[in-house]
This record gives sequence, C-alpha cells and structure tokens, in this order.
Amino acid sequence: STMTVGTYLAQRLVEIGIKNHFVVPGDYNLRLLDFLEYYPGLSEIGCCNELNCAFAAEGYARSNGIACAVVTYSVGALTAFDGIGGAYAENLPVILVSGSPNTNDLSSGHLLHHTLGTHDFEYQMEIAKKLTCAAVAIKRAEDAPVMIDHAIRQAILQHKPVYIEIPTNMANQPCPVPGPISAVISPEISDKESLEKATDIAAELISKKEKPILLAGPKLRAAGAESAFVKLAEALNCAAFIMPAAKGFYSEEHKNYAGVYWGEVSSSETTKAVYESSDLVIGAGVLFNDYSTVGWRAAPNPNILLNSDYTSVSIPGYVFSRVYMAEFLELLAKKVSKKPATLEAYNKARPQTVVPKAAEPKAALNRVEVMRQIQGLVDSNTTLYAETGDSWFNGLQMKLPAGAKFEVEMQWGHIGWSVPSAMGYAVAAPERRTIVMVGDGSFQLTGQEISQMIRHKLPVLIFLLNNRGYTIEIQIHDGPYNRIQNWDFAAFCESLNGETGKAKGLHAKTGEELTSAIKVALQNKEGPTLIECAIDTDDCTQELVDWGKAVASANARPPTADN
Ligand SMILES: Cc1ncc(Cn2nnc(CCOP(=O)(O)OP(=O)(O)O)c2C)c(N)n1
Ligand SMILES: [Mg+2]
Repeated sequence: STMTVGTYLAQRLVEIGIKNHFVVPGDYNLRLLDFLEYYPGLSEIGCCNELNCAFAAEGYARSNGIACAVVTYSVGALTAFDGIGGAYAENLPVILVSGSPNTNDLSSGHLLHHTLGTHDFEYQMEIAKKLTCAAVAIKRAEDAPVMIDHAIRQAILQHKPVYIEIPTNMANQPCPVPGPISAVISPEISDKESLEKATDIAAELISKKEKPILLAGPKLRAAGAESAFVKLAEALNCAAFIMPAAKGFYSEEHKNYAGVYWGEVSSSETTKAVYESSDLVIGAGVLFNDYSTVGWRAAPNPNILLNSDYTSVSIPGYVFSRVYMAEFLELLAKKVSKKPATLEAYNKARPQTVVPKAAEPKAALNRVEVMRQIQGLVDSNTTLYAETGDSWFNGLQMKLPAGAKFEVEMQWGHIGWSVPSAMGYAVAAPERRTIVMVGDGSFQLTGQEISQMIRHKLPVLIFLLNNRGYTIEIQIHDGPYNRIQNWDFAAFCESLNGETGKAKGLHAKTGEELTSAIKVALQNKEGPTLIECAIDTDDCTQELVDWGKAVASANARPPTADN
C-alpha cells in the first residue's frame, strides 16, 4: 500500500474533523508537510512564527473542537511551546507536531543545526512532556500508528494538547494502514456505580439546603456540559452564575442567569449579594486562581463547594473519580427538587441594563462610547474576542444575545494571544463574524498575524484600544516599563497588504469617526479591518482599578516563616 507515516497522520487529522492545519516550515518537517498538504480535505495555513502558529491552532480548536500545528525542531517547537502551554491552561486539544533529526544522526556523534550544538536530542521531548497530556517520539515507522492514535485519543479524552515528534526521514516511510477511527474517538463514559452514588450524595446534600446556586466555570465547554448545566439550572430553578472565564458558555438570556460572579468586580451588587448568600455552590468546571478570586478575596468556602470537574466530582467529604461532568449534571437534574429562593432574591433586585447614550459625535473618543458602539454590533452570529488588558473588563460587561460567543484566555493570560487565535478561529468558522478587542500593548507582540487574515480574506474586525501603554499593569503597579512606543496601528495594518491585500486600517478619535469606521469595516468582506480607537491612558473600567489594587496587594504578601 502507499500508506506512509505522513499519510497516516494526514488521514487521522481529517478523520477527527480537521480541515486546516497551521504550519511554519523548516527542513526538519518539509517532507511531512508535503504529505499533509497533498492529502485530500486537508490544507495548510502558514503563520509568521511558531508562537502565532500555536495560538492560531488553539483558536481553531475553540471553534472546531480540535486542531493541529506543525513546526520545525527546537527553534520552532520552543516558541510553539508557549502557545501549547496556553492550550493546556485553557483546556484546548491542540496536536503539536514537530519535525526532528534524521534517525541516523542520533547516535552518530553528529552535531545538528537548530540544536543547542550538543549531542542532547532529548530536551525538546522533556519539555513537551511537561506541557501536554501525551507526548510521543516516532523512532520506527512500524510504531507510528499506535503512537499517533494514542496521542490523538488522549487529546480528545483529556481536552489537553499533545505532542508528536516525527524525524525528518520518517514521513515517507511505509507503515500499516489505519484501523477504524472509532478506536481513537469513541467516548469514555462514567463508572455507573460512581455516577449513581455521586448524584445520590449530591441530591441528598442539596435537599438539606435553602439556597443552593450554580456556578459555571471555564472547563464547562471542554467537558461538553453546557446543555446539561442548563438542565440542572431548570431542575433546581435557582440562580445560576458564571465565572469570568466561562462567559459565553451559558446564555445570559436564560431565565436563571444571574450574572458574572467575580467578588467585588462582579457584574452587579445583586449578583454579588445573592451569590454570597448561598449555602451551597454547585460548580461545573470551576477553577479558582488569584485573578478569578480577585487576589483571593473571593475564594470559595470549600465547606459549601460541590464541584463537578470533567472526569471527577468533589462534594464536601467525598470525591468520585471517573464521573463525567455532563452525565453527572444530567442525572443530578433528575434527582433534585426546586430550590428557587436565590432566583427569587435575584429577580427582586434584578440589575437594570444601563444603555449609555451616544456621546457628543465630535467629542474626544472615550472607552464608554467605544463599548457602546461595539455592543451595537454583537448579535447571534458574533464571536467576541477579549484580549488580556482592560479588554477583559470591557468584554465581560458586554451583553451577549443568545447565540453570541465569547473567547478569552484568563488562565494563561498571554498578551498577544487574541490576534493569532482569532485568525485560527475565523479559519474554522468563516460563517461567523469574529470581532477582536485588543490593547495597543498586546497587539505589539503578534499583530503581524493579520497577514494571514489578509492572505485568506478573513473579514475579522479588530478594535485596537490605543490608550498609549500597559494600562492593566499600570493599575496593578506603575513604572516606566508600562510605557511603550506608540505605533500608527492603522498604517501598520495596511502595510501588510503588499500588492494584493484588502485590509483596512482606520483611525477613530471621536464617536462619529468610530461610527463611520465601523460602516467601512462592515462593508469590507475581502479582508480584516483594524479600527484604532484613541482613548486616554487612565480611561479604564473602575473594575480594573479595584481588581488591580487587590491583585497588587496579593502579589505583595511578604514571605511567611514557613515558605
Ligand atoms: C506574554 C506576556 N508578557 C507580559 C505580560 C504582562 N502584561 N499583562 N498585560 C500587559 C499590558 C497589556 O497592555 P494593553 O494590551 O495595552 O492593554 P490595556 O490594559 O488595555 O492597556 C502586560 C505587559 C503578559 N500578560 N503576557
Ligand atoms: Mg494599552
């Protein structure tokens, strides 16, 4: 048969639903890239660098469910690893494939380019093992099928990135043909007895409580448990909250939706009060870190926290393994009775949506006016990306109509993630309108990835919030390091057009300039449009100011005697 290691990988990628893979070529992966590119149903998207390549793949995975990035050895993989760490932190199954040295060189005493100039060819795999849930290095073509299937299956089951290393002389080697893809993709189910017991214990505990509430966490989507969460909310008919990193995973128009709980920067006083009055928090994929607990001030009380993670459930005094979140929430919904107290309390003081009125058209643009105009664009077909920065806080305040989606990277929090990730997302979901809110500081890390939006005619709409510096850092702790060289971001964007591109770069210094820039952007179907919104450095959300102070004091805690 003509089956080779390269074709085997290509076939598996197509069988798991990947249509595009993200690449930066290098002589350790060129032959492999040929096999992938030639395979029907698979086509490559070249990226400007390997960090952007990994971020583009994680963006593709946010829409498509799973993604693949292919890079060259060492100089390529080491920057890709930064984006792969992000995929791990954000529970996104990205398959990182790296070329590696010709097998004849490994024990020949040869020194190789792109390496450290030593005979150590293991350091890359050692790092990969830290950042993925499975890492394989193919040394013999006969082993390729089992190793590739194992890695891909682990990515699917654990919703984490995996690593496959393929020597430069391996892609064209004959190997056995793949077996049925079901061996790779068939789901795991909960242990029946544990599922029954866990839901019995949970239902028993809930029945004794007056004011249980639900809290959607950042792993809800990774677990595929969004609809099960809604079922449980309706069965309990209690108030249901989201953590900031779970925005978009639970409809804000649902009758039980009670806002974003984020301690003192929650979406409203009512949200904060009702959440903090509860006597049992039923979490679904929650994760409490220093940022999501506002410097530990809003950390949960473990004695009243029941959390379903994607393969285990913890209830005060109990832990059940091999209980999958969607099945747990679904079965629990059948075993509980109504507990409406918290929803009634929320509805009694339901916060009114304040719609800011349009600013004076010729007045200097400010943050509220920018957000008012972006809000007007968000509809059921919109995916809104919010970059690290005040964009987090502005994004979280956006109202999402049913069907609208929201992407954020609050665990890894890598500035510069949004532009390449949004490019990958737009490749996966061309039918949606992808809108990015990104600050000037973040944009300077990876803004050149607009290049692929131009090349592939992706009409992504980028709002560049230019407040002339690192405002989120200024609010945490200021210093000269938070100032940057100001760019003409609009001109930068158009400079990437070369002879053929259709990108537009526009400046908006007033409300009316922003309105007309948005009109131009909505007509530009042939490429991305960047609108550079000029606002003052300290024109940020009050939430960022309060949150920044809390995070700063948490960072400043002196070492204690025992650490
Ligand atoms: C890779 C990486 N390097 C450094 C940081 C620290 N950091 N976090 N936010 C920032 C500044 C963000 O500034 P902008 O994008 O302009 O956002 P704004 O807060 O809206 O001004 C830094 C430098 C980070 N979060 N990620
Ligand atoms: Mg800024």
